[in-house]
Amino acid sequence: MHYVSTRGTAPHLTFEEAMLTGLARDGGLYLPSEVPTLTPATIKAMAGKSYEEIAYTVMRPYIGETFTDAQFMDLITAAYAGFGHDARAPLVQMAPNHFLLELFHGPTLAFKDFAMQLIGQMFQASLSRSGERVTIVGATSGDTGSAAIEAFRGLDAVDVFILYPHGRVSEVQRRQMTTPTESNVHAIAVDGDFDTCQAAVKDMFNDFEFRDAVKLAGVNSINWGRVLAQVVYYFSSAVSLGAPDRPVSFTVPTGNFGDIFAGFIAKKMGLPIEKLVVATNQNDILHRALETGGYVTQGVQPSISPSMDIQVSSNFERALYFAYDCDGAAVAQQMEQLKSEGGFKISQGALEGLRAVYASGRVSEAQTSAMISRAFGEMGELLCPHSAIGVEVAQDHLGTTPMITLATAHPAKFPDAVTAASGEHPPLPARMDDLFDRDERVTRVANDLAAIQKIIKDGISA
Ligand SMILES: Cc1ncc(COP(=O)(O)O)c(C=O)c1O
Ligand SMILES: N[C@@H](CCOP(=O)(O)O)C(=O)O
Repeated sequence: MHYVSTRGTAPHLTFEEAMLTGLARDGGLYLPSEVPTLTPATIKAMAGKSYEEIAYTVMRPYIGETFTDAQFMDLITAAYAGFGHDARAPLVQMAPNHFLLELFHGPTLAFKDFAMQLIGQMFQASLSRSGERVTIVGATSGDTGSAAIEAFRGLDAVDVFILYPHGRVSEVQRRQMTTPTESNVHAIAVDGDFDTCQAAVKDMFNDFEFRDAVKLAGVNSINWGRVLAQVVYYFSSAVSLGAPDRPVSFTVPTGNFGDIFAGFIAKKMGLPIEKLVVATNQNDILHRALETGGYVTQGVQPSISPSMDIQVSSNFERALYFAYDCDGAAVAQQMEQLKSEGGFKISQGALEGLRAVYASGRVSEAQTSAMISRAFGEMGELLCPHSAIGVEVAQDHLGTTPMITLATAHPAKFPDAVTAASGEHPPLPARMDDLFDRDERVTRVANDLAAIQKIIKDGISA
């Protein structure tokens, strides 16, 4: 297996190269040249296995020669050892046919830990073998940044710079990024929104002189390794509800489309998924695109679910690649139009392909708060605002097929919104008790690419 760009013209890479590369040199995102399938018997045999064993079965076909079987299993074991729940991703029943997949038991309390902890292990193993150093630059609306800083802090071969929108992440998220003391991790507050930060990261990848000079790597979901690790919990949860004999559906709070795209890969691998439901907040470009066929940016509106305050949704490009039958030129043309005109029209054929897989819904701020309140009042389940959006949208798609809604973050990451809606203050785990007492270290910068690049060049360890 090799890895190809969604825009069709970048060099083909191995898994290790794709993992360390981030964005393809033609501006596209890497994908495996083919998606391996697992037989129903292999999927059935996952029942009763540990999360780590399922992770190995799901991901091994993608890794190639990068790690031996034993090395890869060791990396997986180390990645999930620090999770606060034996099941790693436990399922909680909310209603007869509706389940919540709790993805917030990792070290930074969001689903990002599932991939980032493993990527941290894989980067470390790969770089210590080659003796190389890389500079990771990431954009975050709050959770990717804290997960990346946690996974890479203190590692010798990596410097990490995380761009976040100043004033637009929760205080817990900000402190998770600004309080680690290790000198190889750096939080940068940019005057702008998440799209501004993500565009700056992509511009840095497309500036080949800078990219090669700093040995740029990415750990946003542009990195295939991120998506791959997220495929695992679709399998673990579906199997625990009877897959492959019983199909399931998923509702996924969505922003950059990485998490739900991992569900699409699980489906392509043979997991019987009936529907993948995209749940958005008021930044609803994905819902509008699926409803109308027009993918049109409108500017980011701040919300009480700040991690999903995204308009230019990176991984939608990967979904389009499959919807256009792996035609990189067609994807490149649409992405060019997005850049020059702020939007594009999805062809009728591609739109029908997307609608066969994905449904969608949008949730207002008032509905989000009401769902937090209702879930707490009726079920005793304290939801973060992102998870509440998932649960709200899922209500419109419940039927005879079991629905699994992804709970993507712990409510304690968003205490203001959760307390205002439910009257209940969600406490942080004891290990984070002193988060609000620690000193913060952050560099504030204008939305100016050259200024950001200078901060990065000056901050790289000697
Ligand atoms: C808590 C939370 N929920 C949902 C999302 C959306 O996930 P994705 O960007 O993979 O669509 C994010 C950020 O990405 C998040 O941090
Ligand atoms: N919501 C994310 C945004 C970045 O998404 P990614 O999955 O591409 O890293 C965040 O919390 O940072």
